[in-house]
Amino acid sequence: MNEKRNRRIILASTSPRRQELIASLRIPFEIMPSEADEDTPQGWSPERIVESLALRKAEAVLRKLTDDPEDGIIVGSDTIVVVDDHVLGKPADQADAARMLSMLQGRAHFVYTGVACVDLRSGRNQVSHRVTTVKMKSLSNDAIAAYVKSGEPADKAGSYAIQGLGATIVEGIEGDYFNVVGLPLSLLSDMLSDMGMDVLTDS
Ligand SMILES: Cc1cn([C@H]2C[C@H](O)[C@@H](COP(=O)(O)OP(=O)(O)OP(=O)(O)O)O2)c(=O)[nH]c1=O
Repeated sequence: MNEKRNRRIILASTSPRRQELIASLRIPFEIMPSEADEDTPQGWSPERIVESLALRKAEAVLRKLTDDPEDGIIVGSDTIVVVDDHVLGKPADQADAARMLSMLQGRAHFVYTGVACVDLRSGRNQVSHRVTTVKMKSLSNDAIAAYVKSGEPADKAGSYAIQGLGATIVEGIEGDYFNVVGLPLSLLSDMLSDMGMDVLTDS
């Protein structure tokens, strides 16, 4: 029997979106929150931020699993929104969400998601990222206030969810949709394949 078939994915994430997305790969997976600190120094580039945080999340889980006898690949991920030189994470509160949406409305911005895969046995890792351009519609202050009131912006980078009501305020995207939702499945499947787990043939 092919040894690869016994490997599992351990998703280092509390994000329900990432959990749903990884389920579509039809490979056995477990969830293990990383509780990694998400602070980064001022001046880091967007790609450095998302790749470092993705790896930090995966390695935090690796440290918890040092005695786990099973094989597997730990997947960590991090998403930020970038407009001009501003890096937008998750909003602190509703006023912060409204502030972010005012910056994003009527123009294009970039969504960066970093992905890290760490082999549970060897600790070998791979880190990469994708960028998707999102054009948001022009929004009145009333529309922004109504969207914030829906509650959806909380816990979303940039204060919107393209997979939800936020779909109505997005004009279009260029690049991978799943990258915006928080896990670029096309990139992830290539990275898993490089680490010896082929999504199509091993599922
Ligand atoms: C832009 C955008 C972001 N998001 C979400 C994806 C991520 O969950 C979140 C960005 O926050 P992250 O800090 O990347 O992730 P998280 O704290 O939610 O989860 P964890 O670190 O445990 O993996 O924003 C959407 O769901 N839809 C969108 O359209």
